[in-house]
This record gives sequence, structure tokens and C-alpha cells, in this order.
Amino acid sequence: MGGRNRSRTQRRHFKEGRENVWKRNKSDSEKQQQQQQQQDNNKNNNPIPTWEPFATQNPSFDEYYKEQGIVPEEEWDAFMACLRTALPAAFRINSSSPFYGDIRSQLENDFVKSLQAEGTDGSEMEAIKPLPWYPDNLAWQSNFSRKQLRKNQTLERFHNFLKLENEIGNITRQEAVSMVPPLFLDVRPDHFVLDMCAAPGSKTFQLLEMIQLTNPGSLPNGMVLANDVDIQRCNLLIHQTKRMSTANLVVTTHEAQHFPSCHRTRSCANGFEAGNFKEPNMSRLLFDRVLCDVPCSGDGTLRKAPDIWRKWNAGNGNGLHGLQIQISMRGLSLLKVGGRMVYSTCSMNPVENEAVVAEILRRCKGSVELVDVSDELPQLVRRPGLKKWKVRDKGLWLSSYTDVPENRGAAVVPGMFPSGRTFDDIPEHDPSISTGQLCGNIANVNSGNGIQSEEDLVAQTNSLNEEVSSLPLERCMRIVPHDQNTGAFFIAVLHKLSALPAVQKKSVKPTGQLNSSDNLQTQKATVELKQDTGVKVNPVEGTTGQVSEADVSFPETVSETSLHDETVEVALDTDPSILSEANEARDIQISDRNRSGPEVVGEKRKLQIQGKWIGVDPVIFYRDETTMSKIKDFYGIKESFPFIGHLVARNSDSSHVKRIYYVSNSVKEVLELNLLAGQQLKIASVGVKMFERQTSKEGTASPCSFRISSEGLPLILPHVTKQILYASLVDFKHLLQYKSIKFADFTDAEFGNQASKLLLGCCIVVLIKDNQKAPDIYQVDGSTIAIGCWRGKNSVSVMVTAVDCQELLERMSTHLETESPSLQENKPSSDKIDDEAMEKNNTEVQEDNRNYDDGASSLLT
Ligand SMILES: C[S@@+](CC[C@H](N)C(=O)[O-])C[C@H]1O[C@@H](n2cnc3c(N)ncnc32)[C@H](O)[C@@H]1O
Repeated sequence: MGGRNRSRTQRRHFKEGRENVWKRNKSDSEKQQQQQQQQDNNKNNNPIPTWEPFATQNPSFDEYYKEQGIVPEEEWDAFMACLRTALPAAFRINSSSPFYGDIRSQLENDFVKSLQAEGTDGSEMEAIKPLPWYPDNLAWQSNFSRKQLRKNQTLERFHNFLKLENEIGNITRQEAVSMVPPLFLDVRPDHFVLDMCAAPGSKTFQLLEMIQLTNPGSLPNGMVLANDVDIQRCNLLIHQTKRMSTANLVVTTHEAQHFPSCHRTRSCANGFEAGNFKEPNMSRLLFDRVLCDVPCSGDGTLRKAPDIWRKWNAGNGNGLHGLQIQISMRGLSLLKVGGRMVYSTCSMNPVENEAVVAEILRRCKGSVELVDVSDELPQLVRRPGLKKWKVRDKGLWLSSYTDVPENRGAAVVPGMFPSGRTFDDIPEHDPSISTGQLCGNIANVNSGNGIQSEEDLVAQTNSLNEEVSSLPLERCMRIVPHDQNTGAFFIAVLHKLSALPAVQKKSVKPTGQLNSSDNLQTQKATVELKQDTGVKVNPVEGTTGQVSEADVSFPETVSETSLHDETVEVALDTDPSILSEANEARDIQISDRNRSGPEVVGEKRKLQIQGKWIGVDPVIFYRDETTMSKIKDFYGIKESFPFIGHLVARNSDSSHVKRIYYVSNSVKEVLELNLLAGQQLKIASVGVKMFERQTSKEGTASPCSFRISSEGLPLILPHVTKQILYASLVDFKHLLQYKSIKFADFTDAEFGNQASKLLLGCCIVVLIKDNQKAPDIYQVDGSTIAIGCWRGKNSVSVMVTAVDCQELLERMSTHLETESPSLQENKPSSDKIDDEAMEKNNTEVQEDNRNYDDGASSLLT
């Protein structure tokens, strides 16, 4: 819990990620410049301060956004003034927390009033308020910035509250606008959701909450696959989502634009027939929902990261446009027909926003529509997307692609402009004639439903030769800072109506430069469709040809093919995704080679390999039936709980498995498909850590060598029938305070008696609330509090770190206002504390701390 059990590196990443995701380090050259400047000043006896506040202005920024008409002229000053003020602190109450109701009422009934009186000098402005557009009062915004909260003494109590709850995992600090995209995804518990650029995971967390809407212990049919190219940022995400105790999450680390198809082919299936798992229902990994929260220039976060003022330039956005399109197209190809995808950025730049959406719509040729969501979240103030914009490159304003100087044709592509026009789109193109003159003012022929007709390819122009998109880009949403005192955000909701089309590659600029569609064309091959019977992969560079959904979706395979200079013909599956069997077969060979790798290396060095991914822990279905049935018997796991077949290890040596992970049915299906597809997914984390191997001294050995991990406990608790104790508030607090208590010394003698009857080893202590009687009528629900303990020879010891015991105690005293006698009165005398057990407990907890992924150690269910 709380990040304290992390390795040093992980804690550093956690801290950096939590405090400011986009915090930029000073580049070496900047540092050198500063040092040089300081030396020069010292020489001149003219020392200047080494620290300066961020200048909250940048003339290029002003010029760019004024020209783009990002806000009406009369609002410019208000817009800029707002950008120059610090961002108010915002946070979300985690609905998976057992304390979420308490926290919400503490905010509603205590802080709303007390902060108004203490912190706002009597002004009318609300000190804190729930975000009106977020369901169930679960998201809040204070009108104080994080700096104000830190500095202002009258706000100290609120600041400490935020710090503690965030640390424990009951709330998540998240920019208000960053909470918006998942709300437009319309996620249901049975959905398969792909979060393409997910780290550090605040939106993944929201998506998981939407999937897990159901009761604790239930296993929703859906799942979330969270992907990010940056493994360190993935670690933040893994840490964040641990608190959710979810078996429905897979974390992968791929370049999103190359996210694998995970497509089962005959050859792959044969290769794995020997496996004793059942064939998954899916033949290809497709998703009901996709979130594309793409990397962007991030100027919507200026209020939070003022160093962006200094670094801002128009080129940043231009440079990301191509990647943003590639990621989005890949997302759409992984989306089921009928599914919804949300594209979002925290940038205000139209080249990263409307231009990307427009290019997606053009490429999808009517198979994808831009959804009008004006009736969803009506309380959220937003503005329509822009229909016209210009491109700024090397100090020039460019109104259309025809304005692009020849030597800039690779950097500035047609898709950046409202029309997306290439030279080919202009009939009988004469380079001396500009686009405006050629097109005239063509009527908007868009059907109005976001689907582009052929005619739409020709854009409108206005009399000043400015292009105006004929696509319904007003359906995109822009959130601007001065409307709701937030950061800026851009959101577009897309709906896949049919399979993506084969895309005709457009010819390139006369200079031989690639056009916008060619953002995809880092791949050096074209795929030619052959009358629905097969594809031909030609390793030909830069020629006109066909690009199907397959090579949009799997460019790495195609480019690898071209590297091998092969021409491959394969039959088309009924599935629109076309993946070269030859490549798949090669992948399997690679993974087979890799599989034999560790044995060859033998005892000398253990090289962990996951399929074709070297240096990544394997994902292995745990099949040790003896151990599984021992675990099942020991904890009395109900038959109704899907157990066998749902356990996974991350170690190819099954006799030395230390941790066993539990996966939901949905994740199990994905893993099985991934095996059949030649392990294309590079999996960083899967499911929830459920059991950990427990070593004990001779004579104190438990019949079961695996204890339940604190992360897994919330999930399995409702399904466990043995090794459970139900404690009164007093005994529960004593356990947290003194860590280990002899059976005879519990306040409730019956508790000690019940404890003595348990088998040696791991047990669960559940706090009984509201004078409920245990265990017959005790119902586990979302607010149940339980911890993992150890039943020793004469005592019960807590398997929770001292720090986490303290945090849980504090939480309990805040939220379960005790009616019990004071702890001091009931404190067990020191001679009653079982020293031997304490020592054992400490050893075990320290051991935990050495484990990289042993995080949460107290358990809240
Ligand atoms: C805007 S942030 C995502 C924020 C995240 N969705 C959240 O809510 O916490 C963009 C992320 O994209 C990742 N990224 C950058 N390039 C990528 C790529 N080619 N494929 C996948 N992820 C990428 C970055 O590591 C970064 O974590």
C-alpha cells in the first residue's frame, strides 16, 4: 500500500509520475548554458539569482493560437490570464475503496463547509466542489492549487487529508479534464477495453472501475488491456492499479502503432495442440472499446507544468501528428465493428487534434463515423472542434499543402491541412495554381452523419484561400481552461461502422516525398489485395499499391518481410485482418528457438523469455495439481470460484514458483489466444498476485506453502471458507498495533479460541462491524476490512508492514469512529506479546519488501 514497499527505483518513478507526469529535466545544454552564465556573472561581480520563476509567456505561442482562432478574439485575455494561474487541485475518490462512501461524506459534510470558512477569506468562490459532470460526486476540484494547499496553514488539515488518502489509495489525484475521456467510452462490465497509451494509468484506473462495477469477489466478463511503450511508466501503472485487486487487467509494453494482432492461425494452432487448454472462443484479439490517449505536445497542461511556456514551439505538434495517426489507425483496426474509440490529447494544437481526426476519417472512408455526443455529460462545458486551421512550419504560415516548400514536403504532410488534399486530388494539377483557385467554393456535401462521401475529399475553401474541412469536426470536443477553471483537453468519439477499407496508397509529392497517408509507410512494402483470395506482399519501396487493414495493423510484420526480401502469398481468412502465415510461422520458429534458449544456457544463467520476448518473464499457466488442490483444501475455496486453469506463474521453472497470479476468465482467454498466436503480446503484468510461497522454520511448517497475498485477498475473500477469523474492533486494532498477540490475550476469548483451532499458517482476520455476529451471518461487502495474518503455534501475527498497520489504524479511527474502550485501557501487557512470533512476522514482512512487486500489505476489501 502507498508505494512504500517499492524498490528505490520504482519509488522514484512513482514519485516523479505522481507529482508531475510531464516534468521535464533540464537538458544538459541548458544546464551548461546556465552554469556558463553564472560563471560570467561572477567574473563581472554581478551575480544574478540562479533561480527564476517561469516566464508565463511565449510570443510564438500567442501568435500561433491567435492565428488559429483557438478562442474568439474577445476571450483572448481571459484565456491567457487563466493559463497563467496555477491549476486547482483535483482528485477522484476510488470507488473500489472500502472507505469511498465515508470519504465522500467527509468532503460533502465537513470540508465543503470548513474550508469555505477557513480558506477563502469569506469570498463567494467555492473552496471545494464536486465536478458536476462526474457521476456520483466521486470527482472533486478545489479552488486551491497544490502549491496553495502546501503553503497555506489554514488548509493544512485538508492537505494532510489529501496526502493520506492518496497514499493509501482511497483517492487518486488526477487533473479534472483528464477524467473526461473514459466517461465518453461508455464502458460496460463485459467489455474488452484497450488503453493504447496507458501510463501512468489514471485513465486505466477509471476504466477498471467501470469494468468492476459489480460486488467484491465477482469476476466481470470484461477486461482491460493497458499498453504503454515505456516500461518505467508501465511500472507506475502497475503500482496504481494494484490497489484495485483486479484479475481483469493485462499490461503490455508495445509501440501502440505496432500493437500485435494476436491472430490465431492454423499453423500456430497446430503448434500448440499439445497444450491441454481449451481453444479460446476468439480467433483474433479485438476490443469493444479503445482509448487512444496519445502522446502529445501537452500544452493543455501549461497551468500544471509552466516550463512548457519556455519550450513551446509549433514544430512539437507537427512532429507528433504522424505518430498520432498511426496509433489511432492501429486502434481502429483493433476495434470490433460496432465498437467505440475515444481519441484524446492534452494539447490545444489543431494539428494534433482535428487534423488527426480528419485524416482518420478520410482514411477510413466511411467505415468510421465521428459521433455527436452533445447529449452525453451535458454538465461538462465544451466547445466544438475547429473546422479550419493552418500549419506553421519554419516560420511560415501554410494554408494548404500546395503552399509547402519542396524541401519541407516530408515534414509537412497533406493530412495536416483541413482538406487533407494531396496533389493527386487536384485535377490536372498545375503547380503554379494554388489549391484555392482550383477548388473554388464547393458546397458542403457531407451527409451530416460524420461519414465522408467521395465528394468530401474536395475541401471547401474560403475567399482567402483558407481551407475549411467539410467533415463534421464540430463534433470533436475542446475543453478550454477559462470555461471551468481546468486544464485544456481535446476529445473525439469514433464509432466503427464496418471493417476498415483497403486503402489506396496515394502518390507522393512531385519531389518524391511521402504524403500524409505515408505516415504509415515507414514500412517498406505494399500489400496487394487479390480478389478476396489472398494477399501479395511486395517489398517495393515508394510505389503505388494497396495497403489493407492488415498492414495498417501489423506494419512490423510487413517491414520484417521486406527485410527478408520475400514475396509471400497467403490465403485471406474470412477475418479482415490479414497476417502472413509465413511471418507467423517464422515468429513461432523464433519463439521455439527462444524456448530452447534457457536450456542451452542451462545452469549458467537463467534467461527469462516470454515467447519471442527475451528478458521478459514468461507467462505460464500454473498446472501443479498437487499444490493447487492443497491450496484449495487449506483455504476451503468454494467450488463455485473458477480456480483451476486461472492460475499463472511468471517463472518457467515450475518447481520454484514464488508467486501465483490469478486471472479472470476474460484474461485467461486472451492468454490462451496469445499462446496460439505465437506469444505476440509482450506482457509486463497480468491478473492479480494471489498467492506467495511461504517459508517457515522447521516444526512450524504449514500444510500449505502458499499464503494469500494482500493484493489478492479482496478478490478471493468471499470465496474462502476456512482459515478465517472474525475480530471485534478492539482486537482488530490491537493486532494492528502490537502485530502479534497470543491466543489467550485477545479481549474476546472466543476469538483466541477460534484462532487456536485453525491450521498453522496463513489466515485472514476480518473486522466485524456494527456488532454483527460472526461468522454465520457475516456478509463480505465492499466496505469489509480484512488483513492477512499468520496463525503460529501460540499466537496470531499480522502479515502487514508496520507502516501500513499505522495507516490502516489512522483510517479506521477517522472513519469508524470508535465506540470501543480506549486502546490504552485494553493494551495487552508487554509480556503477553509473543516475541517469537513477532520476530517471525518481522522477518516475513522484510522479506516481502525485498520482492519487487510486493506492494500493498494491508488489506482493504
Ligand atoms: C498522454 S500520456 C498517457 C496518459 C495516460 N493515458 C493516463 O491517463 O495516465 C501518453 C503516453 O504515451 C506513451 N507513448 C509514447 N509513445 C508511445 C507509443 N508509440 N506507443 C505507446 N505508448 C506511447 C508515453 O509513454 C505516455 O505514457
